[in-house]
Amino acid sequence: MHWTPEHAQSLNQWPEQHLDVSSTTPSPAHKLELPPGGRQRCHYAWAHDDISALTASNLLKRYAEKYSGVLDSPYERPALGGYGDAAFLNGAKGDPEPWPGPEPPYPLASLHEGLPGTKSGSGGGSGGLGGSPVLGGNLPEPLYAGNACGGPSAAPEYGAGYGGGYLAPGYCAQTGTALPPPPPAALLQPPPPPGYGPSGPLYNYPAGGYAAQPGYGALPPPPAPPPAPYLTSGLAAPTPLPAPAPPRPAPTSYSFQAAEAGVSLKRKAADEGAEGRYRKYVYEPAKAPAADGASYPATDNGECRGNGFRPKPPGAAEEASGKYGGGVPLKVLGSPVYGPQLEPFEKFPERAPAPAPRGGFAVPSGEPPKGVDPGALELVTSKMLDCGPPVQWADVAGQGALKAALEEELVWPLLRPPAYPGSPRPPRTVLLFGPRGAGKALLGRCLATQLGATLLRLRGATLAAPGAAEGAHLLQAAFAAARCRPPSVLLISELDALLPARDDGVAAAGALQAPLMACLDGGCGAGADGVLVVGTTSRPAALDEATRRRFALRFYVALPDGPARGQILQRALAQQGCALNERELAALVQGTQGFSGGELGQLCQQAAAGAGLPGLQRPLSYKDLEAALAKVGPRASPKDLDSYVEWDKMYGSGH
Ligand SMILES: Nc1ncnc2c1ncn2[C@@H]1O[C@H](COP(=O)(O)OP(=O)(O)OP(=O)(O)O)[C@@H](O)[C@H]1O
Ligand SMILES: [Mg+2]
Repeated sequence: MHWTPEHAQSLNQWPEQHLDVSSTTPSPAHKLELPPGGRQRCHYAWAHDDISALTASNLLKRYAEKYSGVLDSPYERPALGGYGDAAFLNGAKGDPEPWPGPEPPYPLASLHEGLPGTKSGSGGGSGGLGGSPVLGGNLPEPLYAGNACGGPSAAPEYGAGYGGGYLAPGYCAQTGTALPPPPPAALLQPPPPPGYGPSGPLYNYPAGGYAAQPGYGALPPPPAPPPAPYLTSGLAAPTPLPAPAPPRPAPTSYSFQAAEAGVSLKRKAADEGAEGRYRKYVYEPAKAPAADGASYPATDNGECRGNGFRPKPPGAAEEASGKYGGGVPLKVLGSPVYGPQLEPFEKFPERAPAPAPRGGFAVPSGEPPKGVDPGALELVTSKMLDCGPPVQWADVAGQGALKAALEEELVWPLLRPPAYPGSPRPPRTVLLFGPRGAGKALLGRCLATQLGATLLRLRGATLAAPGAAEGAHLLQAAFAAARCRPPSVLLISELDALLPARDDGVAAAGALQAPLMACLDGGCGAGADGVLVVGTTSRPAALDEATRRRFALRFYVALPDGPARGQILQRALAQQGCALNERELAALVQGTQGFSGGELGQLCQQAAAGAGLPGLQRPLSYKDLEAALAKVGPRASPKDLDSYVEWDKMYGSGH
């Protein structure tokens, strides 16, 4: 605000022309000027008949301050209504809302009534109560003590921004005595923190400056101004601005900044992947033996799923091959956000505290579940427990949108406790459908990894093979075993094999549908907390409505696209010691359109077999793969693919 004596002059005259400030009686002109109902509409305190000189002077100060700001403003002048006129209302300081009714909510009692020492020339004016930097000491007439203790308080009228910030709320003006001088500036401001001098620069830098921080290079000098051909010869080219000051070095005490910079760099790198919106699911190239459940190394000494990889040892570096794929290990970056404290496995409430003994389920009660055949339970425990290596999101090539949908709609809700009692339960059943070898089981295993869950794998055909009664026992035992070891994922492949509607001539195992329904309905695992049932099928049309409805989520697992095929091929070929050049790989990707992930694996195996591997002391070549292409082809026809898309449109959850 820029105050000039001219402003003071004009503003000092203004109220006298419109309001008799020295009198408690409004001038007739003032009364006449007010339109009928104007008081009610405006509700200004100064429109009241009884107005004290103090109030008038305070109003003068306030208006002077406000309107001087308006006058001085270089910007477009706002409407006066936009200012906080409510601050002038009687007892309604700072209320930005207009009064709701025609009458003010507080009676407009005369300020004189509560002022025992009115007009006593106390001098309690601007310096003490108002402290206006604008008018302090400039008022021509003596100021009155605006507020006596106990009277109708006018003190609230003084906003903190009105220079009274240092006054205690209970401050009373001392009548008849000069107000104490304002406190020293040191009291008005909190003491500066150690190391920050009051008049020094904002930050204390060491005299010698900081050593160069890695990653904080000096900005390049600004480019020279372009030649100014548009200027006439008489005009001088504009003077270039001075070079910006060199960037401040990061204070060493904020050491996490470097880590955060690293994280953001890493995130950026991940975001620059090729998977569009879901770029964080970058495919991780080969890091482990074949991820197929059937080809787990027999010498896998790791703990079983749900035990081995859930509790990461403290201090262990985060896997660089996590779902964000590759990059610097998170532990190295020291990111507080992605630290191990956010390990999702800790959030699963149903998790048993003690790890299960390897190779078997730990039944919390120490007893086998009632009503379950102990033999079947033993069989399930020994045969169906999957102890393969964990599968991260990055291990699944492509399928970015599907992976994101699974994570958002399944993994996160399961890992997070319900927000409030009675909130809807997260889904406990999911159906993955799509062509054979598209990666449905792989995704099921990945879900188990993400949930830190024990994985039980059942095959519909295996369940149905020994007969209905035996199959029902196995099914119930599998659900019971899953319940006993929460969190657990029950992966039932070839779900359609359990259902009666078979159109391929195979004898229907319809008798297993009823036990399956019972288990899915909650009598077994689906209703129990800590159990997720993942059903997969390549024949979704075989599912009747009752079965379909029991899967809360239904996702289409499509064939891998070109980039995903390239990744799967590279990974599979790397395991065979084969490295194609870029052109050969592109040609192979082109030639394998319509192949599923499983078929791509078969192609590589066929190439190796055709070349006489293993035993042959040469790596696989492109020619071997070309030869294998003549023998291995895609199984899913375009018609099949169309039917998946149609079924997905009708019954799928979409992603
Ligand atoms: N997107 C993928 N990324 C990496 N590997 C894949 C992918 N899709 C399939 N595979 C590989 O293909 C093989 C078959 O996958 P999977 O068993 O998951 O297919 P499926 O859809 O369950 O087939 P089925 O319908 O016959 O049960 C596995 O070795 C798997 O690792
Ligand atoms: Mg499968």
